[in-house]
Amino acid sequence: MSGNPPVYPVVWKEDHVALIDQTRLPTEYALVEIRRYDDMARAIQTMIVRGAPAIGVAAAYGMYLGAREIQTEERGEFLTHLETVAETLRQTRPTAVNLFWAIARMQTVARQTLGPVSYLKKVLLETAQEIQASDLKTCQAIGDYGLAVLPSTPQKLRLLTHCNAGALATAGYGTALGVVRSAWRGDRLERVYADETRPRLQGAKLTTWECVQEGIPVTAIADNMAAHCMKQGLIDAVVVGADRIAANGDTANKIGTYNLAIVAKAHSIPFFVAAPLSTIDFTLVEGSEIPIEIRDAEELYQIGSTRIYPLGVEFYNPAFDVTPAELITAIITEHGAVAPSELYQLQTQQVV
Ligand SMILES: CSC[C@@H](O)[C@@H](O)C(=O)COP(=O)(O)O
Repeated sequence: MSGNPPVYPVVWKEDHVALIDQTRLPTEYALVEIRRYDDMARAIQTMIVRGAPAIGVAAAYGMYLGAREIQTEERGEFLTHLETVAETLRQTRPTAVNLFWAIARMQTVARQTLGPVSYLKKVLLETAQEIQASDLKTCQAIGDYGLAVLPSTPQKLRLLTHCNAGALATAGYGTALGVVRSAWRGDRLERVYADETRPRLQGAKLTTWECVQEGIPVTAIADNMAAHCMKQGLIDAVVVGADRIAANGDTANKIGTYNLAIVAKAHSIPFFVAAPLSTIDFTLVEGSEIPIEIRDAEELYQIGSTRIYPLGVEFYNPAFDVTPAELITAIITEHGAVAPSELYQLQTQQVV
């Protein structure tokens, strides 16, 4: 294992939030200071911070920063202004439900806490910190449950992952990459294969960076190489994260996840989704109800500052797709791994 310190994408620093700028990795490791809620909203929208649980943590701090900016001692007026903050943060990214979950939790705490506005603000900061601390523990539990459910042979596994569901995408440790980490630390990992993940290349830029930080052997492949690698017998299991899971287990995750699930099924390779309960949206019956973010075409036609397409082409850039539950072997949560059809049993465990 390498001696690099753990990666925390969101850090509270006395009076501001420090974010690792994920748009600049791996070429540059830079921190961005966030002091105002509208800057936090921009950081989420522009993907300085990204990944469903990390977005939730960032939004929770965004709510506190917004609360801190409200200049009134009158409780009703404070709550009205806080709703404006919440709405601004809600408008940033539509698919990852952790964003809405964290904002709702902060609003509930604000509404239910008695006392002066100054005290409400203090409790909101503590709640954001609690959401963050609990996500870290959650990811470690997901990693451990994931390790227990991975195929028992071969002893050293080759795991394929998509996008970045690592420490950078959570409070730390990661969900899918948390399972990879636990397998590595438990001596059950030969290597991880990282899909590049077009168009934003989170696999290429972020997953490989995290693996190199920890000394985890990593092989990068372009997205269209997964079926070939499976056919060659190079992959023992697929582990991915999630942005929103419907009650029936249909799972929205980074665009390309659905392709991967289909090719895994075609090769009889187990396909695991690793996610905290905060990523499950029990209000949605099935995946067709999950809103899919459509992002700027520039992400597709430009690499860095270079346009790779001729002028005159039209683009379609959905950021997520939905993998049907029947293609998923198990969903690994902090309360254990369950078949998608058993997901409903975890409903009572969810903190709302
Ligand atoms: C633990 S993160 C799970 C998902 O959020 C992750 O797989 C993913 O799709 C991230 O998408 P992104 O668009 O980079 O925010």
